[in-house]
Amino acid sequence: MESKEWSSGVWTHLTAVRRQSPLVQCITNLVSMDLVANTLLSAGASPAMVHSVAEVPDFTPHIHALCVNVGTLTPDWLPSMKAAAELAAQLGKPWVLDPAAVSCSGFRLKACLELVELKPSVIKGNGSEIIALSGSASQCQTKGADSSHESTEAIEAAKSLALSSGAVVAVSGAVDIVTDGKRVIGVHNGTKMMQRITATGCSLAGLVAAFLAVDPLQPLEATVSAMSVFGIAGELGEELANGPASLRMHLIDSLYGLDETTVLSRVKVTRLG
Ligand SMILES: Nc1ncnc2c1ncn2[C@@H]1O[C@H](COP(=O)(O)OP(=O)(O)OP(=O)(O)O)[C@@H](O)[C@H]1O
Ligand SMILES: Cc1ncsc1CCO
Ligand SMILES: [Mg+2]
Repeated sequence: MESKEWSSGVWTHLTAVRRQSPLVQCITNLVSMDLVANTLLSAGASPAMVHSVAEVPDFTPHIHALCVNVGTLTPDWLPSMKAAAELAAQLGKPWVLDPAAVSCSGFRLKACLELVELKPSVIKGNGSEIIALSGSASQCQTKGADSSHESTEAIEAAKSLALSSGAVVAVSGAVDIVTDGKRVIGVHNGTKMMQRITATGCSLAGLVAAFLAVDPLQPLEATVSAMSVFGIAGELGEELANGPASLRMHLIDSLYGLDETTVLSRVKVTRLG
């Protein structure tokens, strides 16, 4: 299946998000809250940054998907993440784990491994994060939020993490990789300057949650669609931008304005394995 076959699925997913406006609970890092929420709103979804453990029992049963991102993790946030993830999984609601900067401490790695046990539908990280989380730690040099690996270097780690966790694993980068452990799909949309805006990866994880909400039984296809849509918005945004700050604005505008012709002509998806 090549780009042409994927592109109608991408458009179908985006229109479903716009029509259904899924409620996405985001327990995300402090850096990313604004961009994650604005990305979801411009795609047509409804974000809610509800992160207190006291609110999980009342709120999480009403959501359509959850996104958990450990980018600014502290010990007092972990119980909310676990409680929301556990309840979402129990209620059959899709949830996404973004193991942001997972290798910066033993505390964070242990927390992420415990979250993986709670059955995320999708794990989305950059190359270094997926390599670290999969246990291929000897290959991993990064300590921060940015990747020191190409996404393609993480393909084997992503496949092994997908097989051991049961999640679809997505690796963002120049080529976004999506795998269920058997199929490996490459999404070739996006632009290098997106790396120069903090929290684009976190926003992508939030967008994946929204797309899962409208197609929970096809997590690989929904993830590919979200990654392609976000990449296309970045490409269109860059045509109007002078640098990262204006790209941030134009990316949001472009995501909001995406039309069928543009999506169908711009989706670049290939099977890599
Ligand atoms: N070299 C590149 N070429 C094209 N697109 C890219 C490139 N690098 C990253 N992207 C795109 O930028 C977005 C963010 O990916 P990235 O891997 O930088 O996330 P991240 O490291 O998790 O970011 P953050 O932690 O700041 O949220 C994705 O949509 C990805 O496709
Ligand atoms: C810069 C940064 N530090 C922790 S999380 C985050 C946002 C990108 O992941
Ligand atoms: Mg990230």
